[in-house]
Amino acid sequence: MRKIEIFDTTLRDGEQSPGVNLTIDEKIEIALQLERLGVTRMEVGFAAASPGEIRAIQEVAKRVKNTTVVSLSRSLEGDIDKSWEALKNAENACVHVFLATSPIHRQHKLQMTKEQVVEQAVAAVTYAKKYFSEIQFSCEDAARTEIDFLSEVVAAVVKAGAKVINLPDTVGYMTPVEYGNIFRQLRERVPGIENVKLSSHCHDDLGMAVANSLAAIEGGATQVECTVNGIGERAGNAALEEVALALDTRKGIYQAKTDIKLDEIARTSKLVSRLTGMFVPGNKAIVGANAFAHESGIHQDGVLKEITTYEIIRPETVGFKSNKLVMGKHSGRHAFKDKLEELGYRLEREQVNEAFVRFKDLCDRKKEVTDDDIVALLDSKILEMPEAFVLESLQLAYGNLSVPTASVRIALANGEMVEEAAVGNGSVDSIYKAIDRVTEEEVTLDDYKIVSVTHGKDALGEVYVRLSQNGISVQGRDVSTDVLEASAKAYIQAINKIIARRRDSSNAVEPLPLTSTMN
Ligand SMILES: CC(=O)SCCNC(=O)CCNC(=O)[C@H](O)C(C)(C)COP(=O)(O)OP(=O)(O)OC[C@H]1O[C@@H](n2cnc3c(N)ncnc32)[C@H](O)[C@@H]1OP(=O)(O)O
Ligand SMILES: CC(C)C(=O)C(=O)O
Repeated sequence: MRKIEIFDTTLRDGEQSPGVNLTIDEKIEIALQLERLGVTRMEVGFAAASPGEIRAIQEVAKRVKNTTVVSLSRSLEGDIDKSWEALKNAENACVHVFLATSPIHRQHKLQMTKEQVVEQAVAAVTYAKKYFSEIQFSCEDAARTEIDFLSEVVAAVVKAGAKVINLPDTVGYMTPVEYGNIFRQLRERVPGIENVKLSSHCHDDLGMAVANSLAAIEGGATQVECTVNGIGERAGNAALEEVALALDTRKGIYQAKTDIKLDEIARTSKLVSRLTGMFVPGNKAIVGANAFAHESGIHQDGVLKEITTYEIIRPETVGFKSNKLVMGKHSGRHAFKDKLEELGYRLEREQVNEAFVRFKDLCDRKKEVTDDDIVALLDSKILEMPEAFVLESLQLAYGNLSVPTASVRIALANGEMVEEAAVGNGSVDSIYKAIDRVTEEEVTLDDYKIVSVTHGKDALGEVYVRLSQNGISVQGRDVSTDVLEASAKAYIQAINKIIARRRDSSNAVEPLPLTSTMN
């Protein structure tokens, strides 16, 4: 079996999904889960993008021990210096240098000749050797590059010292046969290519990112770049979970395996979805809510008789757990702790006690508390920031013929209570106006999303908001059986984050340590 290395770029290309902007703590949380998942490399960001990005990479690099941490850099000395600043204390570091090679990019974007592209690529790899022993080079838009020129660039950067060559289908234009052939041709044409790793990076503009990644493996790639849930620029990247499961389920075809711990997939997917606000569609392969649901009579009859009639993967394989203990109002602390461990949380005693109080509070509002409810409760608690404002109470007067009016009572950090009321165009609008009066923060609401996390009349609703203020953009989220309460708390959480970010950037304060780790 060939070994295929998974290069995860959820925290870099995934974060390029419009509207996604992860805090340092959120990047750390995802990075630790990616390490548990078993990815070989994780690209945590683009160091030259901002000082905050450098700090995020540094903080991840401090904590991640068994996975190579990667920073992306243009073929510029300044970018490579910043990647080094971000990665110099990493246990295992890699710089990912890129330069576009296709005629469209050379002519219109870079305005460079072929000779200049080769020269700059070689200069960048040579410069990166000053700091890094592991250098990956990407020919951006490799898929639309003339094969002769692509071979020339690859030969030059391999000679200069690049250890991994990535050949992105930057705009998702390839068909599987075409993309696989690029790898075959380079293996035939470039001297010394057998000494480096070949890597794929596919975008999903035509819905072929996973098929193309698998074709690259057949063509000789031994590394696949991908993201959890397939998030990323435009239509996204190849979905990690789909690549991993295709290789596992069809081993006979691909004769290849990865180090991915398949039973960590469901949890990784949920975590990424929650922290990025990028919801997973119900019909999404492997991790969608319907991926293992059998709806119609003939199918149900089939699976009752023999599960393999309609199921090629068992949900447990990817970490969807069957409920063994029914959790509810009558559950005690032992059962709750046991459930937390089953769900993979390792919390201190005090944190278990605190979570238990929240769990009981939820039990008073919900007949049966599911695993998803518990994960949602914990994730929203774990990621809380220092709180400048805490919602104490919320009241709403609403009727279809009257103007909605909200009153809020909010605790300030010094313990003082402030009450305000406001009218608005709708319930949420009135709540947000009342909160604004208390916080006196001028923020713009860029996005508001609401989803049902669990099922039934008493399901939990999860609310995401994205707020911005003077170039700072943050997300807030909260989960409750009451969506208006969740809306208010998500909004206040985002305001608290803005305040923390503002303080963070003016004082360059160290990011808060996480209060817990998950298995
Ligand atoms: C295919 C991909 O996903 S590539 C990764 C995309 N990710 C990002 O862009 C990360 C976020 N980006 C940023 O924060 C900013 O773009 C920065 C800080 C990197 C650069 O900002 P600015 O200096 O203002 O430049 P801007 O983004 O407007 O333009 C890009 C410049 O880099 C040049 N460039 C693009 N790619 C490369 C490269 N690989 N190597 C060298 N130069 C490059 C462009 O030609 C352009 O140069 P010009 O200013 O001489 O015309
Ligand atoms: C920088 C490279 C790897 C990239 O993201 C792309 O080409 O899509």
